[in-house]
Amino acid sequence: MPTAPDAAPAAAAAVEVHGLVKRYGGRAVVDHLDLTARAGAVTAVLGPNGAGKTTTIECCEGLRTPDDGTVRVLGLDPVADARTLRPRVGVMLQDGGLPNGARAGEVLRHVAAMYAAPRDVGELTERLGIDSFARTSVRRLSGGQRQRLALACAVVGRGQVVFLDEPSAGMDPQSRRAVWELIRELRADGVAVVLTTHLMDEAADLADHVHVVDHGQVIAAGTVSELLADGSPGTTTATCVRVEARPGLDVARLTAALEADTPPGHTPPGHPAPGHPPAEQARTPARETSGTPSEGRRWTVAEPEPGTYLAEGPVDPGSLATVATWLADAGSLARSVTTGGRTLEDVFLDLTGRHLR
Ligand SMILES: Nc1ncnc2c1ncn2[C@@H]1O[C@H](COP(=O)(O)OP(=O)(O)OP(=O)(O)O)[C@@H](O)[C@H]1O
Repeated sequence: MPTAPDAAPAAAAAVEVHGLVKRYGGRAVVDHLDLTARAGAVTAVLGPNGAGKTTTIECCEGLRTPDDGTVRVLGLDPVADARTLRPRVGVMLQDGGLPNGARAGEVLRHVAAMYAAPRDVGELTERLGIDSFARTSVRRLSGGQRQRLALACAVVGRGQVVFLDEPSAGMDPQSRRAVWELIRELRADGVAVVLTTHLMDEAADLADHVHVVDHGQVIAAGTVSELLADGSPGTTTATCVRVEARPGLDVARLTAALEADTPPGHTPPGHPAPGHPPAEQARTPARETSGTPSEGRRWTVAEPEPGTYLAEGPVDPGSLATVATWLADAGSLARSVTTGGRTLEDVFLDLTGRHLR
């Protein structure tokens, strides 16, 4: 994508939100929220339903007026400078916002015609598979087809900033891959991509920077590897054993067995030393565990959901044998026992809780 002469430099903040407040009926659904998104990066905004993600994004898009705080997109005010920003910003709304009566192909060509130097519509329709339904009216499109069309409309104008509200929601795996490829390409072209998603694997794969929002506030922010606590991107060191088995097994007993089998001072490479959890891990709210590193223990074991057990500690082959013995003693045949690091979903659930909203 050609870079416009007035494009933001690669490291500049393309979107800056400070102290954003948005109230409905006296209730602050966005409550002093700060967010930054840079050019040439994918910024993911994660959060439970109703956390305030869409409201925040829509304030950045100039569709809602903040009650307090400042929002700047490419240094401009999205409401006061809406006309200047329109050709420089791409928007994919959560509900599509497409005209129902028009055919898909016509909608995309119409949107493309509003920009000075649009992308090649033919190339875009082919890569997002829009060809096959280009003559279908928007009202007859499936959910995933509508999403693909909305995404095409958001990127066709070569905006310097692109806001994508749940871009791959309802898409089949093939479409999702195509969307991810397109988003990576936008980043490589220097676009600031801001997206919301409920798909943790999507965020983990795509995002350079993540903001976790809850109750209208950012409760954690950082790169994915920072949020994953071990702070070392690409590490292959296992720090967690995950077991799927019968609910209600004795986690205290497993903790004791793992502690007994782990020699004092045993710290596999890449794993935090006992009593010294990484900074991000220290920030994570306490979970229901049977031991914490601060008590001098090396293992924390929890059953965060019935039948799912997470044992975090210095995993080695002996730890797996201990877990297998624990299961055998309980007479439980596990559906799965896996090792690895914590996932972004683990971190998200730790931060936002496991109850429904
Ligand atoms: N126009 C409105 N009038 C009143 N309340 C609103 C309005 N728009 C949003 N809200 C409320 O604001 C809160 C935040 O909504 P928002 O759509 O920003 O959440 P979200 O994080 O995007 O959720 P989801 O993941 O479900 O899309 C919700 O409680 C919602 O009901």
